[in-house]
This record gives sequence, structure tokens and C-alpha cells, in this order.
Amino acid sequence: MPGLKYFGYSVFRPYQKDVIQRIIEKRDCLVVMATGSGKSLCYQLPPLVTGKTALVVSPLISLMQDQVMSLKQRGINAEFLGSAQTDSSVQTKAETGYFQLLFMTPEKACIIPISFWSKLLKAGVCLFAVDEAHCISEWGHDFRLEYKQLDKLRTFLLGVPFVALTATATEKVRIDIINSLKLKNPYVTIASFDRKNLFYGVKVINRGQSFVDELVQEILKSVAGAGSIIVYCMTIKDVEEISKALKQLGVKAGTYHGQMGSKAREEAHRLFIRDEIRVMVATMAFGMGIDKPDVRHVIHYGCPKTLESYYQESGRCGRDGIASVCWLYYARSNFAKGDFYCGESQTENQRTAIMESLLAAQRYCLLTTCRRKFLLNHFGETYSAETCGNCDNCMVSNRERDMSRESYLLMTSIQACGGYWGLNMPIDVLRGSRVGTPPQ
Ligand SMILES: Nc1ncnc2c1ncn2[C@@H]1O[C@H](COP(=O)(O)OP(=O)(O)OP(=O)(O)O)[C@@H](O)[C@H]1O
Repeated sequence: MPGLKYFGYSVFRPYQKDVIQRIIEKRDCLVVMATGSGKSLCYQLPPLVTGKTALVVSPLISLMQDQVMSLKQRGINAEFLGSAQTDSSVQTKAETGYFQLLFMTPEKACIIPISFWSKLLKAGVCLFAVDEAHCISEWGHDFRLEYKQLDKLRTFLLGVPFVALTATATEKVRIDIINSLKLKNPYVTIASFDRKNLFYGVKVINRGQSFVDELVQEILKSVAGAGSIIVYCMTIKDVEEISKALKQLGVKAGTYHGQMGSKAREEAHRLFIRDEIRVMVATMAFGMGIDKPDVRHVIHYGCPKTLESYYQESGRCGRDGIASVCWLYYARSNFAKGDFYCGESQTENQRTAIMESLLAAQRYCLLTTCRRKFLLNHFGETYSAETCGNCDNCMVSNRERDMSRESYLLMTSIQACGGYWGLNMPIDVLRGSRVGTPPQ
């Protein structure tokens, strides 16, 4: 197919060619493919083949800027429209069909005048893509209200195929995307969610300085190898604690969270992408659009808010297909955060979605069977084998042990403590710890 040479690829990856052909035939498409599988090419290639503009809605300005920059470097005429665009001529140029790819925020797409669309339509539009389309759904983990209004553009963009793309979509979310965007007889591609090169592991921890020291040692070991490391923390306080501990040991670590100014975040992202820092300690704000091929280790310090966000964040690992490792460390206290997370929700559906997703993430933490199978089942995919051989539960042989004596002792200790003081006190009593002396 002409145009592939712009990207320096010799062959298509699975599904890319099929989707591109359907788009060229003007068919609506829903593309659900794993992180790093190459969804972007599905909307990047049609404008080069048809000579018409491709419109792409994307949720983050930084994501659009990165894509525009990398397309320009490949000699492709691309620009973006949104609040961060300082060049006022972009919109006027765009309506003449000047750009091969035009990115815009959902907010911009909803307020741009009808005259813009009609002029652009006359010049030629080959597709309207909605990237990170799970943001449309209240059942998704990153709901954006503006995404819900994109369907009104169908009346202006008559005859233009709508293409929704996402890396995480359960069946509920998929149905929501199709209905919300009013996709007509869409060509649906659901590729496997299995990232075979990723090892998944989980450990329960007791939060505190001794664990931070342990974690830092693990990061140090990883830094000694090749590639980069991302440490996802649940709070900004944790980000600061871990990065401070790393810096004290002389490890150059970047930080990234929502309370940093956009300049500081961009700088941290840039340093990481260019390998000037190999460790990034971040909140989930460091999520979408991290396209670094050689991240070898993703660590979650705390149980993630949803299993979808865990899949997406751990999916930043091993995008080049080389074996990489995802460890999740959780504390029991992480599971009590449901009400806090629900505080951010706007509707009852969102509350239910948040609770369901948090429960799924908890079940993932507590699992004693294959983690890959559980993850894939969550996304509606059947994994026929019982074990994957590449997660902690599948790699530990003979996991079953007779723990009846330990269980008996624990129950006795809980009883002796009168059922008060939570679980840590009876454990401390059993360990003979000096703190394990219950107040009389
Ligand atoms: N046909 C191909 N041959 C070789 N490399 C490819 C091909 N298609 C895409 N890639 C590369 O794969 C990487 C991931 O592609 P892309 O960013 O499109 O993934 P994605 O599916 O959009 O992921 P995410 O959902 O995480 O954003 C990029 O570095 C891209 O250059």
C-alpha cells in the first residue's frame, strides 16, 4: 500500500491493513487493539492514500503535539487545533484541506463553526477518528463529557467514516462507543489483549520505610540493566517519597504528577523519552501516549483504581516486544478507597463502574491462579490454557501448602485480642513483636 514508506515499516502488523482498507471504503470502524499494537497507523495512512484530510480527536494536548511532531519529522503535513495552538492561521489553512492530518481536542471539535466543516468537507475528508474512544463511556475508566457530544458532528460530516480506537474496552464500553458515536454497521476489530512478552507479578506489602528501602533496592537492580523503568504511585506524596529515596542513592529519577505545571511535566516527559533519565516516578497522570519502546519494568506502588487503568499503565512496558516485567505491590489498606474514588463521580452509572472496576483490581491482587487469564477474561477474551507460564502464580511450583497450624494460631491470636485492633496487632503478637502488646 502506498504511504507505508513514510513510516519506515516494511510490513503491516496484524489487523492494520484490514482496518485501513475498510476506512478507505468509507466504512465506520471500531478498533480495539492492545496498547502499543499500532492503532495510530489506521488513521495515519488513509490520508496519504486518498489525498484527503484525516481528522483525529484526541484527549490530551501533549499527545497531539507529540504525534504532530513525529509526523512532521516523517515529512507528513500535520497540525493540531486546541487551546494550546498559538498559530491562528492553522484553522484557516485547515479548512482548505492543507493538512494531511488534523488533530483536535474534543472541546474544539464541539465548538468549531459549521462553516469550517462544510469548507473542509468540500476540500475532502477521508476519516473522522476518535482516539482513546473509551473516554466516551461512563463505564470506561477515563470518562470525558465532551466525548459524548461528538456524535453531533455526524450531521456535518456526511459520508465521512467514523473510526473509534481504544486499547481498553470491555463489552459494555464497546456497546457504549458504538451507540454514542452512532456508528453505522461498523467494522469491528477486537485484537487479542494478550501481551505475551510481559511478566505479571503481585506482592502484598506493609507500607512503611522498610518497604520503600526494599523498593528502591529493586529499582537500583533494574537500573543496572538496560531500558527504562516507570514507578506508578497512587498519590503525589508517594511520588515524592520514592523519588527522594532514589535521589538520596544517586539515582536520577524524574517525577510526573497532576500538580506539576505543564512546562515541568513536558520537561520530565522529554527527559524520559530521550533516556536522559531512566526512572520515572509518577501518578497515573503519566498515562496516555507514552510511546517509549524500551520500558523494561513497570512497578505499581499501590493497588490501581481500576483493572483497565492497570492494563493500560502496565502496557507501557515492553512495547518493542522484548521480555519485560510488571510488578504490583499493594497494601490491604488500598482496598478501602472505594468511597474516596466515588467522590469524583458525576452519575450513578459512574459510581457503579468505579466500584466494579476497583473490585476487579482487588480480585486481581488477591488471585492465586493465572493473572494473564484473569486480565484477558476481564476484557471478554477467552484464554484457553490454565497457566501462562509468565506470571508469578504460574511460575511458582507447588503453591499449595498445609497452613492449618498457622491458620489456627492466627485465629487464636485474633480471639485473644478480642476481635479489636485490626489484623496487624494479632500478627505482631504472633511474631513476638514488642509493639504487639494489646492495651489492657
Ligand atoms: N507496521 C508496523 N511495523 C513496525 N512498527 C510499527 C508498525 N505499526 C506501528 N508500529 C510501531 O509500534 C509502536 C506503537 O504504535 P502506536 O503508537 O500506534 O500504538 P497504539 O496501538 O496507538 O498504542 P497506545 O494505545 O498505547 O497508544 C510505535 O512505535 C509505532 O512506530
